[in-house]
Formats: sequence, C-alpha cells, structure tokens
Amino acid sequence: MMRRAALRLCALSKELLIPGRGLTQGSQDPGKQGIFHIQEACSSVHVNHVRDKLREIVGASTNWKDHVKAMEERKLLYSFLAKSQKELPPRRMKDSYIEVLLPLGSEPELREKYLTVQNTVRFGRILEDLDSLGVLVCYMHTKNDSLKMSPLSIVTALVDKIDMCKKSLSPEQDIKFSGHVSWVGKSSMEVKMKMFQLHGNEFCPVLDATFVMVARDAENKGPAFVNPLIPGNVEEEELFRQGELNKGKRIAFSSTSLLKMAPSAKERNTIHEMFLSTLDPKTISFQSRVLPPNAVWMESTKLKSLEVCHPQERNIFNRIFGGFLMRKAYELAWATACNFSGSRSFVVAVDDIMFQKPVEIGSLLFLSSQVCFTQNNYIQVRVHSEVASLQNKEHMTTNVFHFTFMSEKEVPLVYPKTYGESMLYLDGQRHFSSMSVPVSLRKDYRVEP
Ligand SMILES: CCCCCCCCCCCCCC(=O)SCCNC(=O)CCNC(=O)[C@H](O)C(C)(C)COP(=O)(O)OP(=O)(O)OC[C@H]1O[C@@H](n2cnc3c(N)ncnc32)[C@H](O)[C@@H]1OP(=O)(O)O
Repeated sequence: MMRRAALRLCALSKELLIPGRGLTQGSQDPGKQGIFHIQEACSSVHVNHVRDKLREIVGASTNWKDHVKAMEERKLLYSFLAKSQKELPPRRMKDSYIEVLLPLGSEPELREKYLTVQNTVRFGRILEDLDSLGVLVCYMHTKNDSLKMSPLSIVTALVDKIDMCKKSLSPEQDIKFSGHVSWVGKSSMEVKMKMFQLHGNEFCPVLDATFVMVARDAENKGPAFVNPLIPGNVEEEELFRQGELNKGKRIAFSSTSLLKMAPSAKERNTIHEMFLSTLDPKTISFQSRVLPPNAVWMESTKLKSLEVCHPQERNIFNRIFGGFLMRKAYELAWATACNFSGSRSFVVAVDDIMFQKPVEIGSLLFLSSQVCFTQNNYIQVRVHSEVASLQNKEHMTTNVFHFTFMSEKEVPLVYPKTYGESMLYLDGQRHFSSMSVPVSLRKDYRVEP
C-alpha cells in the first residue's frame, strides 16, 4: 500500500493536470498575474480530485473502518522525517504552484453542491475548497520523489485573511483557484491563494486568501521540518518579505490581545462613552441602562448551533476537516448577520481564524455567534467554537472565527452591557479596522452561504 501511494505521490504533478484547461483562457491569465510565470503549468486539477489526491499522499483510508490500520502504516514513516531543515532541498515558489478548476459552467451537475437559493455560490463550500487546496500546495512544496508516501501531516493553523474582490460569483460560470507557498518557517508555511471566475472569455480575480499551514510528524503529534523556500526573483523576494512581516504582525497582534493587555486609552474612552450614553438620565444610577436610538444590545444578537462530528467530516488525519468547521461557522455567522440586519448580507472579509486544537471525531461542536461591532452597512461577527465529548462534558475552545459582512442597508449600532462584551466590541473593532479591502470596491458583489 505504501509503495502504491509513493508512486502516486511521485506522479502527482503530472497526473493532476487536465489537458486543455489551461491558463491561457482570457487576457487576465492568473499565472501571468501572479508572481512568477510558469511555462509548464498549462493545465488545472479538477476540484473533485483534490481530496482524493490528499488521501493518497498520506495513505488515508477511504473507509472509516480501516482508519486505525492506515494510521498504523503511517507510524512506519517516522524514520523519513528530516532531523534538521538543512537536510531538505530548498524549493522555489513555482514548485508548489497549483491550479484547481471548479467547472460550475461546463459541468452543471457540480452546481447543486455550490448553489444558494438566491442563485449565487455558497461561500462555505469555497472555504472548504481553499482549505484542501492549501494543504495540497504544501504537499507539493514538501514533495520527496524518493519516498513512498509523505511522512508529514499538514494541518491548517490559521486563516490569516480572505478578502473578497468586487465581482459577483455566479453558479453558472467556471471558477479557477491558484495557490503556492509564499513563505516558510521551520515547520510552518504561508500559502497564498487566489480565486478567479470566468466572465466572458476572461478569468477575473474574485478572492485573495492567505493561510498558514503547519507540518507535523506522521501521526500529527509534534512539529516536523519543511523544505526551505528560495525566492527566485524580485517579486518573490517581496512576497517572502511580506510573509516574514505577516509573522511579525501576528505576534504583535497576539501580544496586544485584550486577553493579555488592557485596552488602549482611546479604546477605554470609546467604551466609557458608550457606557455613559446608555445611562438613564432620569435615575442617577450606574445600574439603570437604556439603549440609545437605533442601537441594540450585543447580547440580543446571539445565535447558537450544535454539530455532531461524524466520521464523514473527517480529514486525512482522522480529525474533523478544517474546511467543514469553517463552513459551519461561516453559515452561522451569515445567519447572524442577516437576522441582525433584517436584510441580505454579503461576506466581505474573513480574518484570523486560528485552529487552536484539533476536533476529534465524535465530538459535539458548539458554535456561538454574535455581532460584536457595526459601522454603516458593515457587520463584524465573531463565532466561538467549543467541543465536548459525550463522556467528558468539559468544553474546550477550538477556534475563534471573524467574519465581516456588508448589509444591503445601514445597520444599528451594537452596545455592550458587560465588561466582557466591551472587550468583544473592541476586538471586533480591531478586526474590522485591519480589513484591507477598500470599502468602495463592493458594489456589484454577492456571495452567500
Ligand atoms: C480520509 C478521508 C477524508 C478525505 C477528505 C479530507 C479533505 C481534505 C483534508 C485536507 C486536510 C485539511 C486540513 C485540516 O483539516 S487540518 C484540521 C484543522 N486544523 C487543526 O485541527 C489544527 C489544530 N491546531 C493544532 O493542532 C495546533 O495548534 C498547531 C499544530 C497548529 C500548532 O501547534 P503548536 O502551537 O503546539 O505548534 P508549535 O508551537 O510547535 O509551532 C509549530 C509551528 O506552527 C506555527 N504556528 C502555530 N500556531 C500558529 C498560528 N496560529 N499561526 C501561525 N503559525 C502558527 C509556529 O509559529 C511554528 O512555526 P515554525 O517556527 O516551526 O515555522
């Protein structure tokens, strides 16, 4: 079995290609828009093949009943892990570059899975595809042709950001994803991905995403070294430098987290002013609170859901697939935004989704969503996810998700009542301010769950 998987891994890059579905469609050629020009990348992987390929690369079982045996086989791969990063051959960005085709236009039978009732594309499904693509990109970067199967378990650690561009997503036009590793640390890899949709004869950009993936040992128990990355030209050097900066920004963002540090003087002032504006002028008391006009209490915006994590939603390492977690959190966030605004809401940005702990199969997944900040038409929604097992009722946080939506009409302000909610408000404001897509871009743009 290991030998078979090895051969498949070696042949991966060639085999994945679909002849005739190349980069050459349209003048907005994603390869040419990208950082490097890839002569040989003239074909795309079909979206349906991505997961199968991932399964083959790590030798994951196709049936749940075989998962223990498959994991036993992976234990034999420990000896293939590098003892240091220096042992591993450096890679270029083009080595990990992949394109994936989601042929919604040319293969209508694919559409059902991606369709919303408003005849747009389900963003939750796109999140799943991005997650799988990100992992496949990393396996391309770390590919070792002499090995039977990859000794690495590559997991999603962070969705750094996803920015939507202005084009609407039609369920009747082909979509293309591209991605490559843009920065590496010792065991972590930053992956940049783009998404394009066919408009007329051109593939036009619709989304930019940056994920961080982490390589772990064969059983996903500890970190594992990944191949160094050597930038090949000035543009790639800039991308690499940006990756380094992103790491620095993440550390800075986390060290000033409101879980660790008090809010800034300006933020404290904001909260105090909000507090004062909710005091009932008729009673001289800190206790009697009334809402100002056109405002709602933050606590009344909450929505919750529960998922039972069945084996069907497993990833290649027999934990719950990160894309599934994102889709579920996104759909709850979207419902929260629509419920709050009373109108349709469209996702604008996703940022800083940290996968703190793996979710075990069989867990109960509790999602809790609330609006934590608003401005004009914008709604910042935070989803907190916790797991508990049937045996052990203790809840453990696994993820915190941040989504920015735009509503069709102006939305009320949200007011925190407690100190904890005030921190949620400020955290939401920080995430909203870090959004990089210019507000003016979003006119004709519709993406839904
Ligand atoms: C089988 C049939 C099904 C087939 C279908 C399946 C679909 C396909 C599925 C495909 C698969 C889809 C994929 C899935 O479904 S993966 C499932 C979703 N993800 C997870 O479950 C991951 C959960 N989290 C963890 O396990 C840990 O927190 C990890 C492992 C992430 C870190 O653990 P820990 O903190 O103990 O690690 P460390 O201290 O040793 O650091 C190691 C490195 O990691 C870097 N780092 C850490 N955190 C972050 C962060 N937040 N941002 C940026 N970087 C971060 C850190 O800087 C360091 O880098 P470097 O200095 O070494 O470079």
